[in-house]
This record gives sequence, structure tokens and C-alpha cells, in this order.
Amino acid sequence: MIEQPIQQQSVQQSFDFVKSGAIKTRKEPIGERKKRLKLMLQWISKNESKIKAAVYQDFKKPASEVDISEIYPVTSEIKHALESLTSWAKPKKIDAPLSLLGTTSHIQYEPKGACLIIAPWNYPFSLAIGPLVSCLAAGNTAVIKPSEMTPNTSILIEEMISDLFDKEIVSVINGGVEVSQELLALPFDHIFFTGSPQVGKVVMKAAAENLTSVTLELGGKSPVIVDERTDISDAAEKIAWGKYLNNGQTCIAPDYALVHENIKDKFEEKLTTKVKELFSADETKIQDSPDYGRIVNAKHYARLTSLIDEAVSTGAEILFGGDANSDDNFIPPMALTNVSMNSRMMEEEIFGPVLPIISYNNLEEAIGIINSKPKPLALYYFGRSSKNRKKVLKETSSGNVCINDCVIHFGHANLPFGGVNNSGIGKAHGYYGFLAFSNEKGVLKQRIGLTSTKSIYPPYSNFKKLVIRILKKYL
Ligand SMILES: NC(=O)c1ccc[n+]([C@@H]2O[C@H](COP(=O)([O-])OP(=O)(O)OC[C@H]3O[C@@H](n4cnc5c(N)ncnc54)[C@H](O)[C@@H]3O)[C@@H](O)[C@H]2O)c1
Repeated sequence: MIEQPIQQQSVQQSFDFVKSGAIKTRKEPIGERKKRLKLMLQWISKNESKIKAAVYQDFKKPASEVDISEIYPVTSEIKHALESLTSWAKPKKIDAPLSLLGTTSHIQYEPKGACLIIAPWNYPFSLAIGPLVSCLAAGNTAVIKPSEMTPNTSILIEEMISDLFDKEIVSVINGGVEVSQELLALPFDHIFFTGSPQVGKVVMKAAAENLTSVTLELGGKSPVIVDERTDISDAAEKIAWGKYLNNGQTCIAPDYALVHENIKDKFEEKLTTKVKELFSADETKIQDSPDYGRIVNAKHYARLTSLIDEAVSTGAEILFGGDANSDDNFIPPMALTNVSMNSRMMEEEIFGPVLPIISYNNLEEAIGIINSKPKPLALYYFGRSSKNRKKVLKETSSGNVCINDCVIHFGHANLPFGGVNNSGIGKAHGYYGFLAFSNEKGVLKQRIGLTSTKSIYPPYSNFKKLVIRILKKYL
């Protein structure tokens, strides 16, 4: 189904176009930005079936999953921006401190300019177009570099953008690592990168050469704690959904489960039942389930099977799953117990449908395991104890936390979404996405303020020294 790509411009040409476009868009009224967002919304609603077909071709993602995780996140982001943009972009009046009484101040949100958006393959449509919503809402122009791993969706993105926008507003450059690095060498005004922590470091180093600001939406091992007092059946079902959605290839999927030892057996039993209910309720083989996708390619299939083999050879036991099939990169939902903490399974981001279950004896121990690893993108806590919940919130650090559920915080338009250190820098979505693509310009206007009397300028007479002393002591 891969069609011929539209004739691509060179990397440099695309940059030059969006750079000159950015000079124009910064002068435009907010209405122009809204028009662009509306065009995107219309295109998506007209072309839903094309989006579903492209993502299916890339890794057999079920159509309903495309609705939930590729189309809805973008359309809801657009609708939210359309409703809120006027108020987000309005200059915000700021009170003057006593020392500057008599002056007036405001924050003016100006577009950063020409931006680069680099996307991963796991949600190939929404993670390329979602950031574009914030980018255009803030009045910028953009070059998008979709992932080379999902070629059908990448070509569709190119088609969408050339249907909708002049190349001075948005351009798409398709290609792999080399193209990405060529783009990264250019002095964009902001880079919004979604991908792995390893490549995040490459992006940040390249950005440093031009002192370009970055938003890095990265990954990592997001833990889920299942506390002793909890609704085990509910927790098992939600964890099964969050883990096996998109074949576990979700940046905020629960990576591993820390389960209180007193409920471990019950949790394992419930998880096994829930997975069956989700993907083979009528005894259909999971491989034939229309609701279960595939690993994106042979390279990732091999990476995952090697993680599983290594875990099993170092003592892990398979609770369920196991019959993988390299013919179509199928790995069934799996859970492992007795996984060694020194195995690669517990050291690398799994990014596939395998859930290691580790039991703990007290919460300190679970928190200790989490804190021994780089700060995760998401942390999940299932439990009824508010004391334990508060302890987890206070004693761990992660980009986001979701309590008594999984993954759904991604869809909350008013929450900042993103990581911390190894799992990311900067936040996305809604107002926070708008801020990521804006320069918050502080503006001060002198009127009749204390400093307008120039009483702190040299030469420092005794009177001026007194004024400075008063300023230091009281203001
Ligand atoms: N925080 C989030 O919102 C979020 C969302 C989805 C995925 N992720 C993370 O993304 C990762 C999976 O996606 P991926 O495999 O596509 O990530 P990746 O880092 O391998 O690739 C992401 C993008 O970077 C480009 N790229 C790859 N290597 C590069 C290099 N050396 N120099 C310059 N560019 C390079 C790729 O072409 C692709 O467009 C996981 O770690 C996952 O957790 C994070």
C-alpha cells in the first residue's frame, strides 16, 4: 500500500521555507491559527479510513485502537485548543513588586518561530500531528520528521500536510536517522522530539550547538504498584488494558508490576483471567483476535524475544503467554514471575507485551526499587490507603502519576504530560503544549515608578545610599 512519496524538498529548502514562514505567522491574528487547526480537524474526519488503513498496514493496529489512540487524542487536542487559544494567547497582566511600584507589566506569548517535530513509530499519527496542534496554536511553523519504521503512516502524513498547508507553514521530510541528523544540525527555534532516551541525548547535544530549546518526550520503565488493600480484579483488568494496548508498545505502558506479596497469587489469577477476557473471550486464539496488534518489525520482535529468553534463562517463569511467531511479529500477552532484578528485562524499557511481576513485602521496598532506576515517565498506584498513596507521591519522582488507573492521564487536556530527566524534559498537551512552543516574553513599562526617579543611579550621594539601604531592607 506504500504509495510513491510526494517529491520531497531538500532538508535545507524545507528549513528555509518554514523560517521565512515564521516571520509572517508571528504577525497574524489568532484567527489564522484557528483556521489551520480547523483545516486539520476537517481533514482528519474526512480521512479516518485512510488513517486506519495506513496504521493497520504498518503494524496491524485494530481500527478501534486507532480511534482511541491515534485519532481521538489529536481531534480532542484540536478542539481544546480551538476553545482555549484566545485566552491562552492573551497577554497576562502581572502585578508589580513594591520596589517597582508605578510600573506596569505583562507576559506576552510570542511564537518561538520555525520548529522541528521528530516523531516515533509507536503512535505514528498522533505523536506527529498532536505536537503540530500545539505548534500551530502558538503561531509557529514546522518541519515534521515522521518515523521511518511506519512508512505507510509517514506517507499519509506527508499527503495530509501537502493537502492542507503551504510549505512555508508546514513541511514533511521523510527519512531515517541520517535525515533526522541533517535536520538537527539546522538552527530551528525549537525542537519537539518524541522517542527514546538514547536518541533524546543525541537531539539535546545537536540542539546545544545552536542553543535551540527542546521538548523531549522520552520513555523508560514506568512501574505499577498494586498495594495490599486494593480492588484486585479492577486493578488486574486496568493493568492488562494499559499493558497490552498497542502490543505493549506504549511509552506510558506499565513496564513492570510491584505487587504486595499477600495478594500476589490472587492478582496473578485475576490478571490471567482478564487477559483471556480481553483477547480470547470466545476461545479464539489470540493470534486470530482482531483486537490484538503486532510488534512493529522484525528488529523489535528479535529484541523482545531475546529479552524473554534471557529472563527465562536466568530463572523467570512464564505465568501466561509464550507462543510467539516471527512470521508476523506476533508476541502474545505475557506475564513473567521470578524475574531477576539483574536481567535486561528489569534494566531496559520493555516496550512490548511482557509484564514482569515482582512481589514486595513493604512499601519501602517497592519505593526503593523504583528509586534505584532512572525517573520514570509514569507511575501507577493501585490501592485504598491514602497514607500509602501520599507516601508514594512524596517519595518517588516521575513525569506523571495515575492512581487506581493506567494510561488515561494522557487524555486529560488540562494536565501537563511529560517526563522528568531520563524520561523527558518539558511538558506537552493543551496549555502546556502551547507554552512549550511559546516564548513567554516579560514586558515592563515604566510610568512613575520608584526607579523612574533615578534615585539609585550614581553618583552615590548619602541620600542615594540611604534609598538603596531602605530598598534592601524593606522591599
Ligand atoms: N514520552 C512520550 O510521549 C513518548 C511517546 C511515544 C514513544 N516514546 C518513546 O519512544 C521510544 C520508541 O520510539 P522509537 O523507537 O521510534 O524511538 P527512537 O528514539 O528510536 O526514534 C524516534 C525518532 O528519532 C529518529 N532517530 C532515531 N535514531 C536517531 C539518531 N541517532 N539521531 C537522530 N534521530 C534519530 C527516528 O528516525 C525517529 O523519527 C520509546 O523509548 C518510547 O518510550 C515516548
